[in-house]
Amino acid sequence: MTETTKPLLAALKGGHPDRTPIWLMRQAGRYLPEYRALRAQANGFLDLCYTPDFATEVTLQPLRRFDLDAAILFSDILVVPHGLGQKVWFVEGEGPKLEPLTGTAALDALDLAAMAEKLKPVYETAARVKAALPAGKALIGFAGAPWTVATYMLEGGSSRDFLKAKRWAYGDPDGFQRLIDLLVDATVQHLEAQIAAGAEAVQIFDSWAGALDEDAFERWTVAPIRAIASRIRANHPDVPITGFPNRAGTLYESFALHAGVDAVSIDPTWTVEAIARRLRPHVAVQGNLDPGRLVAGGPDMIRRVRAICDRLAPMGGFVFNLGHGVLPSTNPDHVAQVVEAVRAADADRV
Ligand SMILES: Cc1c2[nH]c(c1CCC(=O)O)Cc1[nH]c(c(CCC(=O)O)c1C)Cc1[nH]c(c(CCC(=O)O)c1C)Cc1[nH]c(c(C)c1CCC(=O)O)C2
Repeated sequence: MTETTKPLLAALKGGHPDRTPIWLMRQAGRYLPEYRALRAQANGFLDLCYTPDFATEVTLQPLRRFDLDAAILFSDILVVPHGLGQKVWFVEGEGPKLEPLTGTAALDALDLAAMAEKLKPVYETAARVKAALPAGKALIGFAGAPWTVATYMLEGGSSRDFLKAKRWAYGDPDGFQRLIDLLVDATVQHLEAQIAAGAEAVQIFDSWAGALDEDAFERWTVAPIRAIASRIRANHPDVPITGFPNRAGTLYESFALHAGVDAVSIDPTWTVEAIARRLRPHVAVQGNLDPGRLVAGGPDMIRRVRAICDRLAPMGGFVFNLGHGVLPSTNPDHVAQVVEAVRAADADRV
């Protein structure tokens, strides 16, 4: 099978592959017992990410169990601030912690060359995964979007109201722009290194895009992602670029029109009909199934899968996925049932 016929890559470029591609955000992770076993051997989550033996294995685990169309490099969006020199650590059960950046002076200490060096094991993992992938399966690279990564860098972890980030972004936009510009450069460098190592598509996660008002969304979500996408496209025109402006509501339409991406990943709050009419005309679409459906399972989970596939797959430019990551309490059997339901929807259409 040639590169261009991989179903994921065809669909992300708006085509009609012969089967509906499916992959799941956080398809590797704690819901898999084999992940938990490897995680216990590593010296913490970042060690897992930076040890190619571990990270390669964890990336491939979900593809051994399920008939998925892509592997997503096992890493994290926070390797970028970590690579740039910020202190980052993960506390079991609490999520990520960072020593918060304070003010513009702290920006001068962040170092792109150091990042290239520190993230070499991540790129080594991408190369190993690529070499091990079965025919027809694609490797997805990823990064966090500048706004989302900036929130972690400023808040020191997850946040409810993002007031440290907003005070700076809304109160001193030109100062905040310096951090965003630096993150645009870092993100381009990080994604291009993954592509050089073998990533065939990239996804940019703007998990906290939904916290911004329309002016801020244009400046801190759309504009930086457009800058990243145009720089990557200039060097790698065949690599599809997906953006995920999570929970951005009606601002998704502006994102689809102006962010310069090939595809958008869609949270669970969109109706299937609105995806078909308001987003799919502009970009390829992916996502929408509530990850809670995979926790609960049962006939209603399958009904939602069918509703999404039956409306969107015939349009082409469609990738089946969740509206956010697989949750740790998910029963792996439910993932297998979802894959089967996507295949059954294809079979019923022909
Ligand atoms: C915001 C964000 C982060 N990381 C990521 C995002 C954007 C997507 C989203 O909105 O969820 C992206 C991410 N994180 C991880 C991947 C790997 C690839 C995949 O399988 O999707 C990807 C693509 C592994 C991970 N990243 C993390 C884990 C769990 C680590 C563990 O084993 O304890 C995994 C598998 C840790 C992490 N990393 C982050 C948080 C908030 C957490 C804690 C939450 C949690 O514990 O589930 C930051």
